[in-house]
Amino acid sequence: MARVSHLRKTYGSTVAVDDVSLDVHRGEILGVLGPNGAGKTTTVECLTGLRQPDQGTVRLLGLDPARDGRRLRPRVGCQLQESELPAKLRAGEALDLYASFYDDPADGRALAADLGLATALDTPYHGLSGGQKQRLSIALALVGRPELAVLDELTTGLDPQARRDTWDLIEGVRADGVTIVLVTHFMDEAERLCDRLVLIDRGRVAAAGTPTDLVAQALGEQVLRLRLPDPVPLATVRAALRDVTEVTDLAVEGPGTPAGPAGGPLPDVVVGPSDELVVTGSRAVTAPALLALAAADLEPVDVVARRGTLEDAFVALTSSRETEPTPVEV
Ligand SMILES: Nc1ncnc2c1ncn2[C@@H]1O[C@H](COP(=O)(O)OP(=O)(O)OP(=O)(O)O)[C@@H](O)[C@H]1O
Repeated sequence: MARVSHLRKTYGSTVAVDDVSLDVHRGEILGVLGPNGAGKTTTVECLTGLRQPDQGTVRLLGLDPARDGRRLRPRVGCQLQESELPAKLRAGEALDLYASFYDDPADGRALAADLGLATALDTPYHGLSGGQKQRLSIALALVGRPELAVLDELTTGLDPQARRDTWDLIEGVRADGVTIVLVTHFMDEAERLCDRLVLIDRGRVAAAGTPTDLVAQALGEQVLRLRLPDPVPLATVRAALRDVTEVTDLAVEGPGTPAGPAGGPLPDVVVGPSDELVVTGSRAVTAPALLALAAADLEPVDVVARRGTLEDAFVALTSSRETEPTPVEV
């Protein structure tokens, strides 16, 4: 549906986008994530032809958005940050106006109702709340039945119920075959809606993949915490787990037992029922570790397996990195 290749865009001395390449596949919801100022909005503005790249190429539905804007306009819907409408234009009038630009528009009133805007249709733009303006901008992006919709900060400023309603609407739109590029700061939104994610950091693609892939790339480990109901020498636990190749570390945390040094030999202690065993390993560690313990007649209780969240991955992949990110082709 769209391809951005080695996009670069500067504003004076500010490098907004350094080197971004990404593909948008037909029918998917592609999430674009990244810290403030990472270059997300500039990337989607170049994608939709609102800005001209300094370098790189952009193809959208097989066309060049910088040159073929007129042909693309009926096929692409945009909800961009900080779009404004004339103050006196009523919400319903705006929807009718936008619908009139298209040959086969969606039912604007139904769209407004789905977005909880039915009672605001007679309200002039300046009288709409921030959340209503936001919902109107989503409706305007979708009223032309676009093949591809670019939604920048879809649910920023919406209350929790309105966010959920908007997510339902977007899932319905996707089910109708619309491809969506979604810029978002919300990890729950990205996990709920997006098939794939592109993480942009300092103008470059830092990582890409499904939400699960991104978590695995950033935090390739799982931590399993458990207790044993009866006192057992730690050596017995270690022997039980010795052949589980997925286990990378074993530690014990408890009131009377010091935690072992990561990766180093642990003191030979007895693990009591109030101690917690912390088994670290690859993402597939849980089942083999529990099976190995059971085979050694160790039946753990209070088992908690935790994988990292998308938010953990976001932080790991963006905020604390010292070196330049390596560009990733998507
Ligand atoms: N019109 C502009 N003029 C000058 N600098 C700009 C302009 N638009 C963006 N920038 C700068 O370019 C960089 C990238 O901005 P951009 O809005 O693309 O990032 P973003 O990832 O969308 O950020 P946010 O999450 O905060 O919306 C930032 O340093 C920003 O200050």
